[in-house]
Parts: sequence; C-alpha cells; structure tokens
Amino acid sequence: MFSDSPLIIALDHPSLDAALCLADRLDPSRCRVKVGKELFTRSGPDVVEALHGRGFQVFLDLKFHDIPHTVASAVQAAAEQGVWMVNVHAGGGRRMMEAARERLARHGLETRLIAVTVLTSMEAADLAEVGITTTPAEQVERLALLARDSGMDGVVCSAQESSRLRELCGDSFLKVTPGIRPSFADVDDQRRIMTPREAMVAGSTHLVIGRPVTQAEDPMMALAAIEQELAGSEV
Ligand SMILES: O=C(O)c1cc(=O)[nH]c(=O)n1[C@@H]1O[C@H](COP(=O)(O)O)[C@@H](O)[C@H]1O
Repeated sequence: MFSDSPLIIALDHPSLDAALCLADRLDPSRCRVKVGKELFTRSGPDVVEALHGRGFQVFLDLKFHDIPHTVASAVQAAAEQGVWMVNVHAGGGRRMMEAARERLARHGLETRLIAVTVLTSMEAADLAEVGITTTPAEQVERLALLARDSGMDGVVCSAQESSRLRELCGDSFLKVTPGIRPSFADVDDQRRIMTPREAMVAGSTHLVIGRPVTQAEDPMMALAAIEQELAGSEV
C-alpha cells in the first residue's frame, strides 16, 4: 500500500546498507523516501530498486541542471526506474524544463516532475554573491511561475514561501518543502525553516525531513512525533 502521507524522509546516507538499515525502521505506508546525490552516487539504481522492493515510493533528488537534451534524457532515465518524483533546477530555464516535461509525456511516464527554486540553505547574502540582488522570496516567486509555465508539477521551496506560492500557483501545484524542523529538533545548516505544522498550514503539500528522523535514536518514534504535531494542526 502506498503512502498518502505528506512526509518524505531524506535518506542522506553514505551507503546502500546504511540507507536500507534506516528504511527498514520506517513504515512505507506512513512516509515516502528521498534518495539524494551522495547515496545515488555511491549505490546507483540498486538503492532505488531495493526501496521499491520494500514498498516505498521514491523521490529521486538529483536536481538536474544542464542543457535541455541532457536533462530530458536524465529525467527519462529516472522515470524509467519507476520513481515517484524527480527534480531539476528551475535556474536551468524554460527550455530545459519544457524539454524534460515533453520527454516524459512522449514516453507516457507519470513520474512527478518538480523544480528547485532557491535552496533553503541560501539567504539574501548568498544570492547577492552569485549576482542575484532580489530577495530570496522574490526569486522563489519568479522561478515558481517560470516552473509552472514550463509544465512542472510543482517546486521545491522553503515552507516560508508556501503561502505566497499557493496564492500565485494554486493548491494543486506541489510545494515540496525541506528545511522542516519539528519542535524537538536542531536547526543544523538550514536557514529558512518552519515546523511541520506551520508548513502544512502555510500550504506545503509535502515535507522533506532528514536529520530530525534519520539521526533520531528511534526514527519511527520521531516520525510518530511529527505526525502528532501535524494532527494538532488539523490539516
Ligand atoms: O531538494 C531538496 O530536497 C532540498 C532542497 C533545498 O532547498 N534544501 C534542502 O535541504 N533539500 C534537501 O532536503 C534534505 C533536508 O535534510 P535535513 O536538513 O536533514 O532535514 C536534504 O536531503 C537536502 O538535500
């Protein structure tokens, strides 16, 4: 049975064994999982296959950013592995995103395709250093509108931007938000953060949570605590 939970647990582990060890402590009916750059670079498609075999839906978070043909081919390769969701960088531009969308459509692949706006680790000063002098919020709006117009199913953004993006792009446009910190967790290196409850109220459709669950002594108990915080929000 697939999960309809908004929770996506980031398996940011250095090996296949470590990731599966954590996955085996989670319940696939109560969360999805995210495979990112380190884990995929080390273990490749085997980890996706192993997670599918355990009943998890997988968000393959490789944040593709390259010329349109290369990104379209990479997105196709991800979708052919049967992943639930894949992402690209909105900064790659309209033609790149449209090429990825068109490739999935041409092959009848239903993987959700979303675009990263501004990373949750970035503040105004970080943007200024790379030549972007608008605020993070303005840049997120610009990239979210571009992503929507380029056929994306949604965006990755900070939960602090979810309510504005709900107004601009509607409820069904996915707002996948990392930088989530339950009341019991440390902030770590994240900057634009919110609690799970605040994020759902603000309009996030999915919450990406890593260390607060993966580093917990009992990951399933941490997940249950997050579910409880969410239930308190009546969302
Ligand atoms: O695309 C992502 O998932 C992502 C985008 C972003 O802007 N910020 C961000 O933290 N992430 C990912 O979300 C996860 C957050 O993990 P924690 O900070 O441990 O909860 C990591 O796997 C990040 O790579």
